[in-house]
Amino acid sequence: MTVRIGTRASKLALTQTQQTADQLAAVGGFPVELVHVRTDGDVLTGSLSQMGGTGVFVAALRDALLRDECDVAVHSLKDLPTGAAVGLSLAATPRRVDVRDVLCARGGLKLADLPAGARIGTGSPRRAAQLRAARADLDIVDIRGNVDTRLGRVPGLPGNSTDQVVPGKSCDLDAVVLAAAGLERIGRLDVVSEYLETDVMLPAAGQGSLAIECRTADAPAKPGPGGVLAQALAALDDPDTRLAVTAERALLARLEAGCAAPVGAYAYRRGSMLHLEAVVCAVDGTATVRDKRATDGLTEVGATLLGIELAELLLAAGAADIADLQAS
Ligand SMILES: NCc1[nH]cc(CCC(=O)O)c1CC(=O)O
Repeated sequence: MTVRIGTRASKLALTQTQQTADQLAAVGGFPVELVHVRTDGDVLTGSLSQMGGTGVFVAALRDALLRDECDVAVHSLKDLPTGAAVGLSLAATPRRVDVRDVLCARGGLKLADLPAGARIGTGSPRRAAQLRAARADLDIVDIRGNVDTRLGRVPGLPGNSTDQVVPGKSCDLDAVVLAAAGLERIGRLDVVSEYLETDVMLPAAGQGSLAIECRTADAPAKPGPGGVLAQALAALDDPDTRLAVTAERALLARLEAGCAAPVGAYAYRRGSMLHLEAVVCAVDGTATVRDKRATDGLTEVGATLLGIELAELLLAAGAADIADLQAS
């Protein structure tokens, strides 16, 4: 049996899928092959909201699973909608990598060193809001495109030819903000000028982790060994990562937050406690509701309850009044 692993064609998707395929083959002892799946998000160039949100990246891979064109799909967990997918299971959340966002600025500048009015590119309302809250004078420019396209707009980054900012030209930004995880996976951490700590910039729920999905029939069964694929998937799962992302996603679901809602969330286990921090911001950066909670219930139910509890605290503090949570 050859296990077919569906992937998008972007460099990030190919890299993370190939790494996962290698790990599955190593632990499972079966051959694997990559199956290329085109998604609307790769084909169209309009704004993500016009296409129905980042869920478009996920939907085509899920269709391919359900149509039996592949057996396993690897997603960036932060792109996965919180609603359940009928017939599919979240089979594994491998150990999470760096959750932080990073600044990639010309001349190695840090956030505090950027000149007044500096042009910072991001397509994420969450990043825009937290940048404005930290530095009200910045000019936040809405951008999209793959990681290389974004990096290409900042002059003087390693790999870019010019070192001047020229508005209206392709090198028109002082900096972009990206996830450390994506840069780490494609081997481009050389462009980072500053790691933004979570007290300044809370990441998106699920940032830095992968979601490995399969048809429910192939998923690791709760008791019992399951088939060879199920066993290999179970071996790739990291329980602490699963707890953390369960809490983060329960918070999002309770907020009924769309994928473009300005919400940051980060959970992590320390000893016997699971901690969760979250923020909801007005996109203009003028108002922020932020809080944290912890639980000693280190189970999926405990993590879910933690997410719900913190979401309700944020709502009681006015989260729905300062931000359009349904933005998708
Ligand atoms: N929004 C697109 C996206 N989806 C996943 C990652 C990589 C980071 C991750 O896996 O969490 C990125 C790029 C980015 O946000 O910089």
